[in-house]
Amino acid sequence: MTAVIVMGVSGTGKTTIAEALSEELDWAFAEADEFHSQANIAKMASSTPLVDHDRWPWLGLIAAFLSQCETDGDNVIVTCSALKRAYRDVLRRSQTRVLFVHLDASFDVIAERVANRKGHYMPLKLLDSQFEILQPLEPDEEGVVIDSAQSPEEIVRQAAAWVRDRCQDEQSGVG
Ligand SMILES: Nc1ncnc2c1ncn2[C@@H]1O[C@H](COP(=O)(O)OP(=O)(O)O)[C@@H](O)[C@H]1O
Ligand SMILES: O=C(O)[C@H](O)[C@@H](O)[C@H](O)[C@H](O)COP(=O)(O)O
Repeated sequence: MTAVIVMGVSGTGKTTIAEALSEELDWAFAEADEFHSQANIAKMASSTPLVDHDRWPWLGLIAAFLSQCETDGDNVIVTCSALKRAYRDVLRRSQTRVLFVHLDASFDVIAERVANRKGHYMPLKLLDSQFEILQPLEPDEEGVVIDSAQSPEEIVRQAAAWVRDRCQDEQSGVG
């Protein structure tokens, strides 16, 4: 089975794209935000960035969820900021194959989205810290970077084509 983590800073479009991608591929869908403790959510809502020790238990829960998907025989699309290499390493320790789709755009594009987004706990003030700690995918990480300033339809098209390609590689033993 395969898990696709749709990653990137807050407001880059993870939820929007992951939901559409799960429909396009007919894969299960999950939001990593739902694995955050109340304490983490309260911290972010009060404009304090999370630090590593806030994130390790959260990432551990997501990795356990990914392993459960493998056991259940489910392919899954998961939204998760996964901002640092070490965070992605935790997710890769799960029992399933983990691919990353990084939705990337400039600070200005994303700030406008966050400012206009209604009913979400994540404040615009935290966007600086999200960009500061973001570590792009490294060459040995199985992932793709997609320009998230494009339309959702185009992003989903590119992401679905990439995922299908990777899954085909695996089936034919090439990947
Ligand atoms: N490709 C896009 N083009 C324009 N607006 C977008 C795009 N993707 C998402 N949005 C909008 O930007 C805001 C943040 O998107 P969201 O999916 O919640 O991001 P994230 O899950 O990464 O925080 C939402 O209001 C959403 O409707
Ligand atoms: O690691 C973190 O600091 C958080 O996970 C953060 O990156 C995440 O983005 C928020 O939970 C907001 O949720 P949205 O990404 O949906 O805005």
